[in-house]
Amino acid sequence: MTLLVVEVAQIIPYTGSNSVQNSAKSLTIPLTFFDLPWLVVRVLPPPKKVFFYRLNECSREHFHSFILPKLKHSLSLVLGTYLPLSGRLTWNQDELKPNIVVSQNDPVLVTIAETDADFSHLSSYGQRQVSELHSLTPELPFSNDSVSAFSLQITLFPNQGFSIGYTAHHAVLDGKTLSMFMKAWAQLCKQEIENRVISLPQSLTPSLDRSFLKDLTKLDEQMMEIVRSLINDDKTNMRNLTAGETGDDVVLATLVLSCDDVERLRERVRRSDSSHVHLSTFVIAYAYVWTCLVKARGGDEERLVSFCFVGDFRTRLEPPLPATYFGNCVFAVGSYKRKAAEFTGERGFVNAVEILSDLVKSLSSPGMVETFAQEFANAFSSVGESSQFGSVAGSNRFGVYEMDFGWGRPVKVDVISIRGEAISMADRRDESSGVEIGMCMNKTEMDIVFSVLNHGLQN
Ligand SMILES: CC(C)(COP(=O)(O)OP(=O)(O)OC[C@H]1O[C@@H](n2cnc3c(N)ncnc32)[C@H](O)[C@@H]1OP(=O)(O)O)[C@@H](O)C(=O)NCCC(=O)NCCSC(=O)CC(=O)O
Repeated sequence: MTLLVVEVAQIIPYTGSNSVQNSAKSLTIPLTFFDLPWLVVRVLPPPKKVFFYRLNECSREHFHSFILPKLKHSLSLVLGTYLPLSGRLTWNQDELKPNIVVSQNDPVLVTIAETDADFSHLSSYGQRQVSELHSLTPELPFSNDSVSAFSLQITLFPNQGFSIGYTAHHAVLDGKTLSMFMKAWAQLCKQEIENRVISLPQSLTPSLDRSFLKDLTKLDEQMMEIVRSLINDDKTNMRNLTAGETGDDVVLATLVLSCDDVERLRERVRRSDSSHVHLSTFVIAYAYVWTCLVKARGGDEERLVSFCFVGDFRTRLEPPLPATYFGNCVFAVGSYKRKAAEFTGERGFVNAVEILSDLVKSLSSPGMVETFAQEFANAFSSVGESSQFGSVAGSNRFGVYEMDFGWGRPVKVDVISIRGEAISMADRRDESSGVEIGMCMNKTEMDIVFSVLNHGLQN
């Protein structure tokens, strides 16, 4: 596969006449205790996602004269309401924690590229070289004391389609805000193409007001102390680090669990002695994949394994935050340092369902927020001691296949910043239930994992 960078465009947010952007002052947004854990990019790499749009008639001429200008113009408009995306995560020497700083006319960098790669192959569900997928996303520009919040890459596959890839700094925003942003951009672009009035609904207009989030117990300070120890007090560690090694043998593949698959797995739990369990698609799917990942690794049954996921707290806080709150409002809960044997035996899947069910329920318990610093420290201290560490990026509720810029819905969406037991989840493209699960590992491991996954579904 060859990839030619045609241009690196600087897209400046369009802010009209009444914005802080037009004053000489810059906009400074402090990070909250929800944002701070994501500064540890060594363990929590920046999210990278690729959206594939098929357009068989997409000539080079049409792409550059029509599609690209529409994408750029609507991007400038939408960035006007999502201003922090054009800013930089900045950590001044004399400050306890970094801020997001948006200066006047700060741009988002958009790499425009062209590739001769096979669109159908790269946008498929089968095994694809992750290094090829990575070439469809940009890096985050960084300096010693700051890193860009967000960057984009739009890649033309002549006469096949195009892809939109993003890289975001997770300390700036979570998956919910990223999904809202992509939906908002797509909506504005589609309105423009269809010559409709350009406006965003309330549900896609972010709330930048952080005064809703009260730090009642000095969580900021506690979190920062842990972060500092994890990054060895080196501020340059918050900048982008390219995600792990992406050698030619590392592949990404997508498992699809249909509504029927999920229902059959759910039935297995109902037939067990388990009661009062939270049998959502998320719990069933994660429990199933997790047990297969542990079985596929084999080895010593006494070895320690850990798994976690993040919950969205916008509706779980008291009082709740606006659903459109911009930033991070997610926190990870998990079950750490358990024996592999708990997940490999006859009851392994039901055990995993029970653990995940309890964890989901715990997210709504009063006083949960006060445990954050301790939970965060526990999770990180378990990483080194666990032979496998599961986590989930994305969600089966983000609606990633709704993002139609005016040329149809994406044919495929992949999270590519995952590796090993860090999997991704997305809703299905053509079914209202079920789930797509992304996995990335070396080919030999992937073959074994898929054979365990498929075998388990047939029983
Ligand atoms: C903790 C959770 C994962 C648990 O999910 P669950 O699905 O088990 O639980 P839940 O209470 O939300 O939903 C349970 C049931 O409620 C109903 N339900 C809930 N939400 C719904 C919705 N929006 N539409 C339709 N139905 C819905 C369904 O029937 C569902 O069951 P059923 O499913 O069977 O129909 C989730 O609540 C949550 O907080 N998700 C957010 C995760 C997140 O933000 N991830 C991104 C991290 S950032 C990141 O990773 C970066 C990136 O993305 O790029």
